[in-house]
Amino acid sequence: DCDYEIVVIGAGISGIAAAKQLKEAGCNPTVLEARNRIGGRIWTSTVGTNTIDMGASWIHGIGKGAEGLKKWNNKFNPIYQIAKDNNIATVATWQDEDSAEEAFFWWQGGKTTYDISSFTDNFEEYLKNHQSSASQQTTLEQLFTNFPMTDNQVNRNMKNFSFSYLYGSDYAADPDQLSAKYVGTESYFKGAEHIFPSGYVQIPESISTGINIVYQKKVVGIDYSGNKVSITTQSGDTYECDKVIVTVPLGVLKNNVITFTPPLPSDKQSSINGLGAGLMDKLALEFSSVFWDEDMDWLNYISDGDLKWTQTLNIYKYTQKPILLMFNIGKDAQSFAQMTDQQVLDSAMATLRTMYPNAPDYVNYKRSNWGQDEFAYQSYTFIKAGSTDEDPANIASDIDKKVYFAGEHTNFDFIGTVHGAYISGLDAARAISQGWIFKAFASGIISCLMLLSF
Ligand SMILES: Cc1cc2nc3c(=O)[nH]c(=O)nc-3n(C[C@H](O)[C@H](O)[C@H](O)COP(=O)(O)OP(=O)(O)OC[C@H]3O[C@@H](n4cnc5c(N)ncnc54)[C@H](O)[C@@H]3O)c2cc1C
Repeated sequence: DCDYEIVVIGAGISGIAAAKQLKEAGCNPTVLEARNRIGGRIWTSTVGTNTIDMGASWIHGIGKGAEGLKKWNNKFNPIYQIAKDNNIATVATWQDEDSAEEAFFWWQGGKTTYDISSFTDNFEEYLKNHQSSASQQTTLEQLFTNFPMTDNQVNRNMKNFSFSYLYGSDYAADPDQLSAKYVGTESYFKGAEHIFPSGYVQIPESISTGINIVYQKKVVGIDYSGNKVSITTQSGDTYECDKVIVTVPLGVLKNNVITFTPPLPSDKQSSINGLGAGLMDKLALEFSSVFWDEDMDWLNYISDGDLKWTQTLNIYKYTQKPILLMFNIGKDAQSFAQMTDQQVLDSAMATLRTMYPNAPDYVNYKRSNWGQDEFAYQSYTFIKAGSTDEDPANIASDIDKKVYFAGEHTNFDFIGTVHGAYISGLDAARAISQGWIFKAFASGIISCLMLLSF
């Protein structure tokens, strides 16, 4: 049986996955969570009276098997498996990225007749042909320096748009930050993309039954200098344990919210510094009725010189509610993060009215601001130029079999996703339980040897 006291820091999907796995193995871990809710960057909220996910929305790939990873052959994305096991309804948005219905608008007003798909196809082809020449330091922007195109305003805007449209939302980052070498090299589950009409939070909720979660406990210190690990919270509590799993986001680690004693090993700290804490924010707008192309999945906007409001998702298509979900990434999200709600709304409405001149005023809105969220400071993690695919595993590695790490940032194969975070939590729990299975096995052998010696 498990004879360890274990604390898990964070009740996001990785922390809950770890705690559940440990509970099944006979432990009784305590989860300390800074917020007053479960789910972390899975945040199901409302716009008006409608459910809307302001953190993760999609199960990325509900099919069986993950690209390049044998252990997932013939297995579903684990998040989809949880949804199935618990009868949680999901809805397909598109069967694969190429099958999404899209409209393209531009800064001159209305829809564009420009041949977008040729441009973006060339872009993807160019990456395929040039990626192998990228060094660890090369940014995606640098790799595209010599992308062949006639130099005019339309093409420059198309190039900006393509960066955002093809890679920006996958990695929540701009091309001058992204590592050209690693873009598109992680694994992914096959199949259709699904969302949760009644909210993604049902996933962490459904697997948290019986787990001891203590809310509003912001951890500020972890002392692992002695035999026991001592954890302190902002409110002054101390928790002693044998092992701790730290699942706070990369952004929280980067901001040194938790003081480690002794400090984290320097190679782990440099992996934390090197990876990118990507930013992507959402603005949900509810209208009294639909005024946009109701059959489209995406309304894409090619802006004049910057990337603002590149993508807008038509929620109406999946829920029959007149809601648009507008996205911003990277530097744009960072500058919006500093603005008031009214400034953000004015900018969004001005863009929508460039697309649809007769767009009426919204009736309700909800805005995320993950960059200013002290329990995240980011949306999801990307491989930044200069860092490598080994940095996530380097962060995940345990310190002295006492301090373990999990979270989306610790899993290169599925970095930045809910399933990646979930799997990292299972991995951390297994690393601990393998320890005590080995201990039990070793003490069994010693008992046998002692018996034999009599
Ligand atoms: C806007 C947005 C859209 C996204 N879209 C998708 C998507 O469509 N599909 C997808 O697969 N993924 C998506 N993601 C990414 C996905 O949400 C994350 O990868 C995943 O939820 C991360 O889980 P986690 O357990 O690693 O971290 P978190 O969910 O952040 O959990 C960490 C927990 O630690 C807590 N915490 C932080 N600091 C402390 C502290 N000091 N003390 C105690 N507790 C603390 C936090 O409150 C949080 O609950 C999106 C994310 C965002 C923000």
